[in-house]
Amino acid sequence: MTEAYVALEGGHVLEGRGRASGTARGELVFTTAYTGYEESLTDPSYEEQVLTFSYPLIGNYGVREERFESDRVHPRAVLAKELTEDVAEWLESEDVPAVDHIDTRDVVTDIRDGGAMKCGIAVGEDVTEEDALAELEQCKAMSDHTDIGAQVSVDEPVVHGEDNDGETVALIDCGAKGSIVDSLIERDATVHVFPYNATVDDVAAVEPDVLFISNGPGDPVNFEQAITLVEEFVEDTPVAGICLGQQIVAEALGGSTEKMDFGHRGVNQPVLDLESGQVVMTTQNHGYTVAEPGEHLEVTQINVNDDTPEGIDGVEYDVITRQYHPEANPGPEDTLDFFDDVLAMASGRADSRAVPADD
Ligand SMILES: NC(=O)CC[C@H](N)C(=O)O
Repeated sequence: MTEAYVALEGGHVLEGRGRASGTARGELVFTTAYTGYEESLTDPSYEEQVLTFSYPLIGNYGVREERFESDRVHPRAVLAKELTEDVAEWLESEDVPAVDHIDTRDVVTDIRDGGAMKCGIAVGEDVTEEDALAELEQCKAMSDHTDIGAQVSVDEPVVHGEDNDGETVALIDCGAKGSIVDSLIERDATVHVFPYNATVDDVAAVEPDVLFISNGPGDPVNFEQAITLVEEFVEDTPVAGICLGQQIVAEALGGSTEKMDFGHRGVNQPVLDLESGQVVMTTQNHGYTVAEPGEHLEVTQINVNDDTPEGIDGVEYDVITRQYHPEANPGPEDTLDFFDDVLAMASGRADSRAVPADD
């Protein structure tokens, strides 16, 4: 008989139904997304986390590789109310433990009350509560994964869209979602994807029109080399960033970041553009936020629910960043024009102010 245990920080142990076996540990977070489980599970930003789906049925439209954001599943383990056979088999084949028949309402309430927390998971024929507790015991805080970039980044530079005629983008891969690269190539850009620890010389060699810092897992302060790149390039080269990228840009330019209690993860996070007064719906996955933008950056968009910075613009430099995921996989697609704005900034065709288009 397959046993399945989830040990939460503080020692409380939940029992569920084992759907994919193994042991794991990570930071327990939840997403409210009701669609896009293929995209979430392959999003490198979930590295070292255990993902709880608050939507009760996950897997009802199958598993299709064309929806994947990277070449593997990144959460260390998955919790849900009900996982379909398709998803359970996929997770088993990826060696990612999965537990369902969990009361995810309780788990989400615990995370909302206590913040993202450590957890340990044990699923298998002969596992016990103690195995889950032993995993919990070894679980590190997210900020203690100091070289997490190495787990998710390319090892060597890769070029996409080599024959395109548009702007040259240097994308620093801190755990980039594939659809960010796709969104740029579709707009005729040539994208040089660099490892998270690329040097100034590596990047300068391709003479980029824009330095673009990707999304990625963990604490932005641990991406020291990407922070250095922004500091070195910003005076002469436009800079863009998504999610972790926004946080790295803020750290580089005199701002600061902080950990949120339980973050924003879902596909219906409302964002207000302060200049136009327009609200857009966004896809999000983050647990840190920009606390202070600093004197070189200005907050241009905020989250309607909690006022946290969602869009940032350079005061004197060409900089635009987003905390949400404008590449919008799985959607909603209100924010795709961010990529047009970034490439216009890169080509000098526009000032850096990015306002969602009026419909
Ligand atoms: N999706 C991301 O880039 C996440 C950024 C960062 N790891 C956070 O949790 O806030």
